Amino acid sequence: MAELAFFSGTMDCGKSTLALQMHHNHDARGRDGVLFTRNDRAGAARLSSRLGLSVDAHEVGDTTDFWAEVVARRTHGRAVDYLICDEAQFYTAAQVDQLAAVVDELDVDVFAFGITTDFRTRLFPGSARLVELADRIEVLQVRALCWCGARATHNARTVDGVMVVEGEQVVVGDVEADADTVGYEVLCRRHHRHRLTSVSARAASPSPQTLGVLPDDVPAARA
Ligand SMILES: Nc1ncnc2c1ncn2[C@@H]1O[C@H](COP(=O)(O)OP(=O)(O)O)[C@@H](O)[C@H]1O
Ligand SMILES: Cc1cn([C@H]2C[C@H](O)[C@@H](COP(=O)(O)O)O2)c(=O)[nH]c1=O
Repeated sequence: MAELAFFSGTMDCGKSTLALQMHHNHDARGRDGVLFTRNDRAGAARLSSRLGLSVDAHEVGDTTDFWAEVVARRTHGRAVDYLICDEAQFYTAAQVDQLAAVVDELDVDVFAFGITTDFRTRLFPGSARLVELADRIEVLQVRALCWCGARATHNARTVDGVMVVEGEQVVVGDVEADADTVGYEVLCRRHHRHRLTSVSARAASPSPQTLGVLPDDVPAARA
């Protein structure tokens, strides 16, 4: 029986890498899949991983209809066994409904990958609908880490190096962006709530050498 699986987490936790690995493994066993993505950092119609692999994919737009995409391919004699759907947070709720219909009525596995919440800790529309509809939700095993060493659970946006909590929901960017542009950093919830990024934490807490204290005395991780 086909399934709708949602692999979710923060930015930079390995979702696109897993998407490419899953595609490789299914493809290697003779299954026929189609890759979709939306607003990948590498540009339109690309699915890229920070580990260096980047492949062609179909760019999802507001008018993309997943039901029609699968039916059209099958009408032309192509077997569609599974869909890889990266950056699924950017899909519309209606498109996630189409994905569920593709699973249930057309027996196609759908593997969706995306960040759950935005820089304000609010659910993206696509992720919200996936949480509502998915047969299973998987949190990736490789933990993204906050600067304090705790598991990173939230995404912070920085503008000119300063964390912001207002702005457009969608701004394509990376976790290693230049300080003078829009960038992102993954944080634990506590440090997201305190708006304490690695840069502001360093500024607030001078180095142990400066203070003449032992590393264990550094209170940054308890902030
Ligand atoms: N130079 C590197 N060496 C080893 N692993 C790396 C390197 N750069 C990135 N990674 C791994 O890649 C992960 C990010 O993968 P990616 O698929 O691009 O993430 P996501 O799609 O979730 O944003 C990082 O969490 C890290 O584990
Ligand atoms: C938190 C947040 C992120 N984005 C963008 C930034 C990136 O382009 C993608 C996430 O890609 P990744 O492969 O998971 O790193 O989403 C955004 O537009 N708005 C946000 O609030």
